[in-house]
Amino acid sequence: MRDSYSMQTGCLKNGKSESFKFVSEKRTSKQNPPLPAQRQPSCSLSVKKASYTVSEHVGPWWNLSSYRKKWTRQILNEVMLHVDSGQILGILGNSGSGKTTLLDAIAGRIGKSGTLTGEVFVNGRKIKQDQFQECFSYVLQSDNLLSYLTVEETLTFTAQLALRWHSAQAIRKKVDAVMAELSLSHVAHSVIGGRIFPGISGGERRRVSIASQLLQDPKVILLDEPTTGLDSMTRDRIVIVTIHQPRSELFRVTRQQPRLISRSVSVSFCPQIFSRIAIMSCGELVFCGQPEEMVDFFSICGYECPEYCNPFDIYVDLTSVDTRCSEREAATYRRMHDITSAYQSSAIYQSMVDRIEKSCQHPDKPVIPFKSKESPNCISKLGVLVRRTVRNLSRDRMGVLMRLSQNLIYGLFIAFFVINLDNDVTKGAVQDRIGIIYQCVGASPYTGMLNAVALFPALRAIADQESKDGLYQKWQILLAYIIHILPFSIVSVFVFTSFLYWTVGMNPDPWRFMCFTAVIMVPHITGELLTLVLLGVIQDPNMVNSGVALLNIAGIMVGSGFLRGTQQMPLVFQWLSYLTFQKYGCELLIVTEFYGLNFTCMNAGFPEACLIKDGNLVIEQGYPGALSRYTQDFLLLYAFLPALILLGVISFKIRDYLVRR
Ligand SMILES: Nc1ncnc2c1ncn2[C@@H]1O[C@H](COP(=O)(O)OP(=O)(O)OP(=O)(O)O)[C@@H](O)[C@H]1O
Repeated sequence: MRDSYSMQTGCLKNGKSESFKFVSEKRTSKQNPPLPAQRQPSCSLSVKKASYTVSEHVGPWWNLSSYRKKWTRQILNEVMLHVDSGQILGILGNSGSGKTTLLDAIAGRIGKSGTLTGEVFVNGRKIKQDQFQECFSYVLQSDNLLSYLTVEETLTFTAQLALRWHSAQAIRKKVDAVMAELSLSHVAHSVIGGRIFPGISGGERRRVSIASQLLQDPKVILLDEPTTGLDSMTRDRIVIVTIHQPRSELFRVTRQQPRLISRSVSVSFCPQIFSRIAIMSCGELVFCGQPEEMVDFFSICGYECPEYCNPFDIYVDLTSVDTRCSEREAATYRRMHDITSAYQSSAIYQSMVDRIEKSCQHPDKPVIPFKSKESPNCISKLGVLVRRTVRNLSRDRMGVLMRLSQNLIYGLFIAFFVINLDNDVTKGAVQDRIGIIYQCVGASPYTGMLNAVALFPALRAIADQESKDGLYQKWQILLAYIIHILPFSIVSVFVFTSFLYWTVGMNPDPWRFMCFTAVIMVPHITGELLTLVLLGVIQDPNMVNSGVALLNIAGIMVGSGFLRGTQQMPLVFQWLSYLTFQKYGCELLIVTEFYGLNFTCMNAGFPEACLIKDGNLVIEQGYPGALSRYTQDFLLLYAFLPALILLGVISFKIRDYLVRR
């Protein structure tokens, strides 16, 4: 017989049971029959002396003397852990105690801003840097899911990215099974939802994130604050969970599946939910052991859990440091330190250290169990990513409408200003045409930029996570995004030029219209590609917005030749102009519109204006030699597209080093 603890629910007046008391009970063989011969756990995870420190500037950047000084902050302090498969470890602690950082350290996803020491072992074998993502599944605190996909579609696309050898039927079966396991079948055809339109509930979203990980059959799964879905974790896994709010929520889960130990209405101390509890405070592991051991340990330390209290609240509060005033801070820090010292001198700690040593020195378990590693090849993955992105966008009516119409709306503005082009030089024949070309080349990159800033960051967040899960590489989602925007960009620019070109009465040659459209296509797509390149290395979309706008302004100033003739610019700007797409775009449009155009001059009051007799003169004076460079300019203009795609790939490769989580 062995002591165990159950918690009796204390009924409040309104009939709700909200408080708990411990009842020490004898577990008899009749109440709880012995388990059949205990199976050896198939997998074990050990964390050995994990420490993480960061350096922080003492003062703000504008105070140079204090800014230069740095102090070191210990976020994790020599954390030791051991968990076997079949166990769920719940990590409790107040906000900022280091729970998420510990999960990051275990998952090998900790930021490079600090120094991490210590080792992680699976089955007694040290995990190498490139093995983390193959071994662990990590469900982050925030859910990164595509808003317009249904639950079933989300999981099916994930399964297609992860599993190659499975047929469509097998994937469907697997997705159905995972949805059933996580009680998602009833919302299979509901969309995920987002900030501006409703979808499934927050708990269901969390379960979709968990389900996406379970599709890969991980042996070790780390969950940062799951609200639901824990009870469905299967036995043969190691599950580590952080609980930020260990309040009655946790017990509600338990109450649904009570394990009655006595005849009183009781809720067991949930071994079926958490077989291990770890309590963290200020980066220290204050306690780690079985729930029953926790009660004994704190009692021995002199902290009995009062009746009708949530024990997790009590123990977390006991071990937290209260920073509201210096006296309280010193007293609570001392108490936390005393409890930690007591834990590190206890038999519970010693037995865990022994288990870590034993498993690392004599690894008796099979090799490191990796996740299902049946990834499809690069092209198939790209196909899945394109299909997923298109499916998501196709349900976003506003997104599609915005993409297709924003250029046209802009065209309406221009047409409103220049309703009818005249051939009389004194009535703006040259100036209006140059104005239209300036607007078309100068403004179309902005519409591309707006699209990328509005639509891509959500995809980028998903790529950051899924690439860490080993599903694909970040640059592949970039390519998928580019492939899926191309038809929209082509249609949108075609609609814009068809309207503008014929409404204002530009050169009525259909071949020239096609050239005009083909030229405008490049600044529009370039604006979007340039934004994507910067989004790879700059996290903040607002900064990217400003960056692209400034680059575009600089490009039009240096390259267009409209503000200052290229020949009159200093040599350095002349050279720089070759790096701008605006140079080639403007030259091409000037030739397309002005070549062979004859002007009239009805107003004799402007004799100088009447010297410009035809368009060829405009070309020769402003862009000497542009006529002979027509094909070359086209090739150079279109070369910006593959060059920017390549830059984008490089930028997203760099992102791998910048983003760790
Ligand atoms: N790279 C870093 N640089 C500076 N401080 C950091 C860094 N990473 C974590 N911290 C700090 O370490 C502490 C622990 O953070 P962590 O996110 O692990 O806490 P937590 O216990 O998960 O908190 P919560 O429950 O609020 O999510 C926090 O005070 C956080 O600001």
